[in-house]
Amino acid sequence: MIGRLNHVAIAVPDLEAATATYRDTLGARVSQPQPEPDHGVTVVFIELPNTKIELLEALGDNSPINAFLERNPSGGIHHVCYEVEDILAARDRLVETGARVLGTGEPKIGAHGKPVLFLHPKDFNGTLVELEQV
Ligand SMILES: CC[C@@H](C(=O)O)C(=O)SCCNC(=O)CCNC(=O)[C@H](O)C(C)(C)COP(=O)(O)OP(=O)(O)OC[C@H]1O[C@@H](n2cnc3c(N)ncnc32)[C@H](O)[C@@H]1OP(=O)(O)O
Ligand SMILES: [Co+2]
Repeated sequence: MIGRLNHVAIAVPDLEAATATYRDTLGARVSQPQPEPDHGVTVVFIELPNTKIELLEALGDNSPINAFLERNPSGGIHHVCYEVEDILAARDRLVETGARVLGTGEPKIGAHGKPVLFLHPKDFNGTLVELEQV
């Protein structure tokens, strides 16, 4: 059901500093910061030859990454995003197995303009999973 690894997301306390580390220290190609108010984050994408890194900074008091950053003040790996061809079929199959889909259970439009869903980390070996329909 899952396809390619679309991105690995890293939550960071300071997006500008993290972007500079990837651009200047690691020599990576970085995007402009992209506010995503519907998701409570600002993102920068790091383009790698085989996948992307998504740097996440909290946007607003109710950001879903606020608690994570409180637990990990220096930042850390926050989620992995796998591509799926049919997100509703994937969701329904996962729910049948007992996996918990976060939020309303309906896909939202993600940073690439495509539908995304999140799956509870406790159901996936302690890793928050994002699905993106491609
Ligand atoms: C830009 C758009 C989009 C894209 O297109 O790429 C994005 O990526 S948006 C990214 C941000 N959005 C989200 O993360 C949405 C989904 N997340 C959530 O709904 C919540 O963050 C959460 C996963 C339900 C966690 O909520 P929180 O309040 O932080 O914690 P809980 O107390 O409910 O946590 C329970 C339990 O799970 C552990 N946990 C929490 N977050 C993670 C994580 N990222 N990775 C691994 N484990 C996580 C937490 O430690 C708790 O464990 P215990 O203490 O053992 O109970
Ligand atoms: Co993501």
